[in-house]
Formats: sequence, C-alpha cells, structure tokens
Amino acid sequence: MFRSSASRSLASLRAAAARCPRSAATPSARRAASSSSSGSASGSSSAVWIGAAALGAAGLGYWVLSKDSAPKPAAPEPVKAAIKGLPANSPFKAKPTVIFVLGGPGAGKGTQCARLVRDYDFVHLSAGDLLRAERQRPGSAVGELINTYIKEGQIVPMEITIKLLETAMLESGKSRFLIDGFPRKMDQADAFEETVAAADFVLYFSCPEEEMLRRLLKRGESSGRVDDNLESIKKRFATFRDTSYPVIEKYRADGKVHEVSCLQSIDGVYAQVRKVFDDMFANEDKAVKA
Ligand SMILES: Nc1ncnc2c1ncn2[C@@H]1O[C@H](COP(=O)(O)OP(=O)(O)O)[C@@H](O)[C@H]1O
Ligand SMILES: O=c1ccn([C@@H]2O[C@H](COP(=O)(O)OP(=O)(O)O)[C@@H](O)[C@H]2O)c(=O)[nH]1
Repeated sequence: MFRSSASRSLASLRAAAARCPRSAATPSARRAASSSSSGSASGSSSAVWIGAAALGAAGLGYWVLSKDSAPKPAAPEPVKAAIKGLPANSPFKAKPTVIFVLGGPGAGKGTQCARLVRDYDFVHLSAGDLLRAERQRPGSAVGELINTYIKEGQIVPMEITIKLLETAMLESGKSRFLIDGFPRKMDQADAFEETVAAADFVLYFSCPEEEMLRRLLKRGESSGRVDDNLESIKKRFATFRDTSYPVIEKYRADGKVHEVSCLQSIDGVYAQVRKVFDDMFANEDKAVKA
C-alpha cells in the first residue's frame, strides 16, 4: 500500500526516536538506543554532548515532521513497482542514477566530484555539506545535534541525512546524482535504497591514513571546519575503519565497487575516474565539455 507523506513522517519520527544516542534524555529513548544508527558516543562524552544530544533528539522529531510537510511528487505504486531499483514508496517517478562516492576523510571525494560535475551531467550532493548547511540554518531544531556529532567524528542519525539528501535530490529536478560521503553505515545504505533509490555503483577512493591525515591538516589551515583538527581526525578515522569501511566491503561483494587509488596528483586520480565514467556512460548523453 502506498504510504502517505504523513505516515512517512510518523514512521520517520518513530525510527528517529529509536535511534537516539544512549545519552538521550527520555527513558523510552534510552531503552530504544540499542539499535542506534548513529554509532555509539565515545567514552569521553561530556555533559555538553549529553545535553546537545538530548536537545537534538527532542528537536529531531519536530524537524523530520516539518521537513516532510511539503507534498511530494509520487508515481502510483503499480507503475513504480515495475521499475527495478525504485522502491514503491520512493518519491521519484523514475529510477534516478545514483552513485555513492565513498572513501576515508580527506581521500579527495569532494575534489573529484567537482571535476565530474564540470565534465558530466551529474548533480553533486555532499552529505557532509548538507549537514553543515542545516547546522547553520537559523532556527534549525537539529543544528546543535549535528554539530556535536560532526565534532566527535560520529555519524549523524540517518533520518536527518536521508531527509536532507532526498529533499536536495527532488529540488534539483535532475536525475543523475553523485552522493558524496554517504552511506557511512550499512543501515543507512539499506534505508536509502529501500526508501529513495538503489545505488548504481560505488566509486571508492582508497587512501592510506598518513596521506589523509596530511591532506586534512593542510585543509584545516583554511577550511574553518570544526573537525579538521588532530583530535577529531583520529575519531573520524576510527569511525571510517570500524563502521564505514564495511559498507564498501558489502558493495564490493555485490560487484558494485569501482576503486581508484588517491595516491596520485588530482589530475592523475581524475584520469582513473574518467575511465570508469566513460565506460559506464558511453551510451548516455555524457555531456562532456571538452
Ligand atoms: N590527489 C590529491 N593530491 C593532493 N591533494 C589532494 C588530492 N585530492 C584532494 N586533495 C586535497 O586534499 C584535501 C581533501 O580533499 P577533499 O576533496 O576535500 O576530500 P574529502 O571530500 O574526501 O574529504 C583538499 O584540501 C584537497 O585539495
Ligand atoms: O552521511 C553522512 C555524512 C557526513 N556525516 C558527518 O559529517 C562529517 C564530515 O563528513 P564529510 O563527508 O563532509 O567529510 P569527510 O570526513 O569525508 O572529509 C562526518 O565525520 C560525520 O560526522 C554524517 O554523519 N553522515
């Protein structure tokens, strides 16, 4: 049965409550925390962390509801059921092309996506950028929550990230997407593929930690990011190793990963990336600009 926007909201809200971090304020949220999608809070979590998480958890439901209030274009279920890779409750009418761009922090995902947008007809959506924009949005009910997760190198509850991605995809009016830095956990991948659209493939930038560290510290000199500092970087590396890398392994087992080494110049890496895209999209419009 096709689910209405309101029931999607309620389902999202319930799921969000069930995924509050262990430090969530309400007993019911604490009870539900065993299935957290956000990664466990670090042992050194402070009162600030607890407060921010509680505040954010309270605001999350309101945020999900208010974000979900706009009517969504939707094809009738019988039509969509026949489209491979498009879930029945997806807000899309046709299967969009979705490429997950993954790799450790500082591997060069954003840099390479910018080139792909220049040369191919893709919309680049960085999950991290969308989260940072929501954090900055005046009046955001989840801004503090997002800030705390990012600083701690933890993964923001997936309801927030998926909602931001879905909204940006729909608002773009386009149908080919580079989803950069998402999914970072297997349940995020499953939820996205079950409610938005299946991924066509994963572009994975492999990179040793020493190189990523060098790049991130350099980027930190001017990025102004709260997480481009040694303490946060170590936590981000741990989250990538323990939680995000298994997502890549899973897609690899499914034969969906195109791996590119980051250990070349930006141009050198891009030459490898182009090979993948030219092979994949040779028969589509490509829109290569010289
Ligand atoms: N191949 C490369 N060689 C050297 N530096 C790079 C390369 N690719 C990206 N960088 C730099 O490394 C930093 C991290 O790249 P970025 O694209 O922001 O990574 P990510 O999006 O994976 O976090 C940036 O300052 C970028 O200019
Ligand atoms: O799907 C996502 C993407 C990002 N983040 C958070 O945003 C931070 C920065 O992510 P981004 O992709 O911008 O940067 P990267 O760490 O890859 O350089 C991460 O460490 C997470 O805290 C998240 O929670 N979920």
